[in-house]
Amino acid sequence: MTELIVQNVHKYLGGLHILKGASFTASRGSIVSLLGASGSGKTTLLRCVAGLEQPENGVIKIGGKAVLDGEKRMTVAPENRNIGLVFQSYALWPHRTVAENVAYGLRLRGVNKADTEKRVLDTLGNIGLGHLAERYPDQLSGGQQQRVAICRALVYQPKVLLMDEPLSNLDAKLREEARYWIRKLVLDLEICAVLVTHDQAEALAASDNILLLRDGAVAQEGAPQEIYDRPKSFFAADFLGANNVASGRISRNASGTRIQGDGWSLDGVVLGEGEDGDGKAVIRVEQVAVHGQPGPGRIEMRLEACLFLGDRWEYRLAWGAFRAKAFGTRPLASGQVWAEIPRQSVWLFPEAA
Ligand SMILES: Nc1ncnc2c1ncn2[C@@H]1O[C@H](COP(=O)(O)OP(=O)(O)OP(=O)(O)O)[C@@H](O)[C@H]1O
Repeated sequence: MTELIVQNVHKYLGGLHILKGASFTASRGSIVSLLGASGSGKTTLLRCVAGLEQPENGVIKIGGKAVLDGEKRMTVAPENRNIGLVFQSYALWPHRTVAENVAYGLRLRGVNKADTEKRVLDTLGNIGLGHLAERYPDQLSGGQQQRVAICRALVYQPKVLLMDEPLSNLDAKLREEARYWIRKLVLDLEICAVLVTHDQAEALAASDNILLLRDGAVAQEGAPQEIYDRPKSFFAADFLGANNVASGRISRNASGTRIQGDGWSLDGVVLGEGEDGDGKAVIRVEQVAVHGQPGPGRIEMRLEACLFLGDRWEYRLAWGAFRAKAFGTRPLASGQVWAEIPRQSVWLFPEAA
């Protein structure tokens, strides 16, 4: 069931057109990530959904009810939108216990003591924090504090949980764990969540749908695998994944399409729009396989360096002016090697005419 509908939202700030017609929907039991570089408008879009910013244009509906209608100049206050908000800074009250922190908003809303206690304990239990209810924030780890912040948002039983970079204060290991449990929580509780992140790994791992924002507009929307495997533009291809990017001349003939640079050429598939001529190739690093011997479809390249990354080796390859990275499981001596780069993995983007 669709809980959140955002249609054609425009927002101006300081005289600048910050959001340029953003639209998306989110269903119960799913996570939508707003992904993009710094300044792309992720937080502004989330704040518009929360009611903390008033868009000049657009429609936002939560649980089937309009909370914003730009044309009718209708807007519903944040506290009446049925949302839970989690910010990057957990903003816990230091002198209140975990239970008191979670209960605070319910008290403000006049929920009686018995109901508050039950809801707080249920929510803490759901999130695995029941045993920490009487602790103070400074007696908790960063990961636990972040869970309390999420608990505080969930205690209102919101239809939509809005999270702005909720994992960015955690170290890398905790972040990976948090991605997993936030996803599990949203699925278990069957709520709808919107996650702002600039971290592509987080968006790919945690979400059902990704909205890739660029300069206040949606560059591409889709399931993580779809957006990763079938980018529609050079921007989307380059933003996600670890990539080899090369500039050259794209030409089409009867047998297919090819990109050519100084001393190198590769067959590929055109994903972008435009004419033959100057363009770019994007090749995901994991699509390049390096061998010690020649073979069908292999290209002779020069291995310039081999770096140990712990769980794998990184090879630095050269072919004329073409430079590429590849990964492998063993060290290789510098010199002649043979690379396999499947044609369907060489994505070609002609420069827009
Ligand atoms: N109050 C404001 N007045 C003017 N411009 C603003 C205001 N708030 C944000 N902006 C601008 O709007 C653009 C989008 O900001 P926003 O915070 O939504 O981006 P973001 O994608 O969330 O970035 P980050 O990842 O750095 O938080 C930026 O260029 C920012 O400078």
